[in-house]
Amino acid sequence: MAHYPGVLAGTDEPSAIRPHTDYELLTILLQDDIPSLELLSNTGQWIQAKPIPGTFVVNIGDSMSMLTNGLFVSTMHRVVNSSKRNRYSVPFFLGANQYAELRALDKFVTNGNPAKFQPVISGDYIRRSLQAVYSKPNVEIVRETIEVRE
Ligand SMILES: O=C(O)CCC(=O)C(=O)O
Ligand SMILES: [Fe+2]
Repeated sequence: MAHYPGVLAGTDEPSAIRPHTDYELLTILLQDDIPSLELLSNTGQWIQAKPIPGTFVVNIGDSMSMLTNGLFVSTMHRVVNSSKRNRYSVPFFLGANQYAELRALDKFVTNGNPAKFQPVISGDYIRRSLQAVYSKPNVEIVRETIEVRE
């Protein structure tokens, strides 16, 4: 479960997660009633994923893009909780077996659409991506949130 405080401790800034795509195959996300999650459309607009009671948000992740050779595009998204209330969400990240190789399935690779991604071992991809996020210089992990801020 992720907690987005109404304001960050010691500031009056909203809690947030900067724009990113998820690394796994699919994310199934339960939101509470506070609108905060935004998705980037293919025309470059941020669109709010309005909480709808009794529903989940399903995001396509990078691993799914790799398997489908880019036919399914992983969703760029961000979170900004400007409500001043505590927000909670429950993301479930469905990933491939960590030892599985992620490579485009044959049916998605054609002469007109050659392979777009280098095959990679799923666990290596996830670990490398997480390391890239957490090891950047000048990155501060803000306490009480899951936001990583420059
Ligand atoms: O809390 C949310 O609405 C999204 C969380 C998210 O993007 C993530 O944990 O990767
Ligand atoms: Fe995410």
